[in-house]
Parts: sequence; structure tokens; C-alpha cells
Amino acid sequence: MASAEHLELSNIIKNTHQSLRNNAKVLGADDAWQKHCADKDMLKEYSEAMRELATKHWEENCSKIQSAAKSRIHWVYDFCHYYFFKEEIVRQRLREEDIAKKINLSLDIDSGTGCFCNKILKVLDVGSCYNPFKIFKCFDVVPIDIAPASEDVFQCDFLNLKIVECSDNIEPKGKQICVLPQSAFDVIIFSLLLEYLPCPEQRQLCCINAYKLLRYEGLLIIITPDSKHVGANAKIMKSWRYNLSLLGFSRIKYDKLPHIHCMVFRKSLSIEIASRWAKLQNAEDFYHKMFIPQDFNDFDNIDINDVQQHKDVDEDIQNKLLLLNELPNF
Ligand SMILES: C[S@@+](CC[C@H](N)C(=O)[O-])C[C@H]1O[C@@H](n2cnc3c(N)ncnc32)[C@H](O)[C@@H]1O
Repeated sequence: MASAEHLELSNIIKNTHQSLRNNAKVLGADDAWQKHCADKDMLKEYSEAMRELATKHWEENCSKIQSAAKSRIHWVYDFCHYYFFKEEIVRQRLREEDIAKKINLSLDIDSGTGCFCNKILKVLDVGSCYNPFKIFKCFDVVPIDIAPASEDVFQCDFLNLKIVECSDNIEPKGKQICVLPQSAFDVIIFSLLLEYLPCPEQRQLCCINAYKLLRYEGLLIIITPDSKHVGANAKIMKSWRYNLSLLGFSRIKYDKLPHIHCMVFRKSLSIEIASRWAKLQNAEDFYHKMFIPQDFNDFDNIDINDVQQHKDVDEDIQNKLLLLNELPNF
């Protein structure tokens, strides 16, 4: 049973997402985003609520239910460890080299990155909020957020980031990052990021930026909330795989945990290899944009507080609203 504080914090998050989506419908996504980023008080309230919720309530609940709501943070670390340090990267490379032979593709990039043992992984955590991945010694994390909740997180809007061709590391200017070099990261993490954005084009832009920033064989890890059973939003999740495949990413891991989908996409040695999967599918089975369940519902104008307080609201609407997928119900 969630405490009153837990519910209050969740409501701050849900209401912020909802008002951004409502503004996007009225003003258009770009203007709504600018307005959103200019509202510093609201961003501060959101980021503090998010940090409290995640560090006080979710982590505690996750450690109680070990087999179920395993912490998303540890899930990400475990898979990176397996991929980079237990030779999964080599297995995936061999698999792709086989596909390249089948489609007569010559790979002209130097894919042989060798052994990763003892390597420190360069990680970009987008929408980091409070830098939860700093606890792992093998991660050198660059945490970025439009509204940092802790001192070590850089202020940066990933939708308006400049990505440059440059082999040198770019030093951040103070607490802000506006520019990053391409192909500089081993891992990019979107943990509960994409559903924050009100339109599919913005989600797609985040993935395009991630593609540019990752080196070949690097990983884009996406965690997205969903408290329903695995099949409920299957078409949406399959469509993410489809769209990302066309961008050059191969999905190499998918887990549905009780409140989240956890997905790992590898930047393939070539776009032809990754997109081969999408081209073998029936295009009509997929959405051609990165939708989230909220894009399809008409409930955005109902106040969540009303639904929680008044039991006379239709039960189906209550369920839909409370499972709006804004947040995992950890
Ligand atoms: C639901 S919180 C998730 C926080 C953290 N990643 C976690 O898993 O607990 C989403 C975060 O993404 C940030 N965010 C949303 N859009 C962003 C963007 N375009 N660039 C950078 N950060 C963004 C928000 O400020 C917020 O802190």
C-alpha cells in the first residue's frame, strides 16, 4: 500500500507529464516544450519529487520484492556487465558478421574492439535526475537532465543538443552541456525518459541522437513503465523495435518485469544488418512512429486527484487513469 507521501510525489510527476501533453495538443509540441523548459519552478518541484520517489520509495520497495520489481538501476548494470565483460559483445559481433556474409555486405569498420576486461565504460545517462548510476565503479557516467536534482548532474536538453564530429573529449562549460562529440559513448541510458516527451517525433529524435553518440557495438538501454501484463502493449513495444531497427539498432535483450519493460538495443556494425530484421517483417503490423499508450487515450483532461478521491467515477476509467504508464507502480 503506497503511503500518502508516495502518492503525493507520484501525482506531481503524473500531473507534470499530463500538463505538458495537454499543452502540446494546444500549442504544438515544440512551443509546449520551450514553455515547459522555461518554467524553472515547476522543473525544480518535479526533479525534487522524482528524486524522493526513486530514492526513498522505489528502491525500498524493490529491495523488499527481490524477484519481482528488481531495481531498474541494477538491471542496467547487470546487462552491461554481461555484455561487455562476459563476452556477449563477441557473440553478437559473430552473429552480425554471419548476417553480413549472408547479404554479401563487406564491413569496412574496425569492429574488433577486443577484450573489455578492466575497461571503464563511458555512459551517458539521459534524464538522469539524481545520477543513480554513479554507484558503479566500472561506469564513467555523464549524467544530463533538463532539471538536475543533484549537483553532479549537468543541465542539458537532449532534444537541443549539438553533436559534433570531433575525436577529443569536450569539456562541459560549468554545470551545462550543450555539445557532445559523436561516437563517444559505450552505453546510453534512457531510464523512464521517453514517456516524458509528449510526441513520438521527439522520442525518435532522442534515439537518432543516441545513435550518433554511440560507438559501433555500443548499447542504447531503454526502461519504460508499464504495470500491465506483457501482452497489453505488445504492439507498441514491437513497433519501437521496428523503428529502432530502421535506425540501425538491433534489439538484443528484452525483459518484462512487473512494472517496466527493459530493452537493450545494440548499435549494429552496419545499418543494413540491423534494418534487415524490420525489412523481413510485415510493415502493416507496426506503428511507424514511437507511440506510447498515452498517445491513444482521451483521459488527459480528467484530474487524477478526482479519480483517486471519488469512488463514483467509472471503475474502468479509474483503472485506465491510475495505470497511465507515467510511472512504474513500484
Ligand atoms: C521520470 S524521470 C526519470 C529519472 C531517472 N532516469 C530514473 O530512472 O529515476 C525523467 C527525467 O527525464 C528528464 N528529461 C526529460 N526530457 C529531457 C530532455 N529532453 N533532456 C534531458 N533530460 C530530460 C526529466 O527532467 C526527468 O528528470
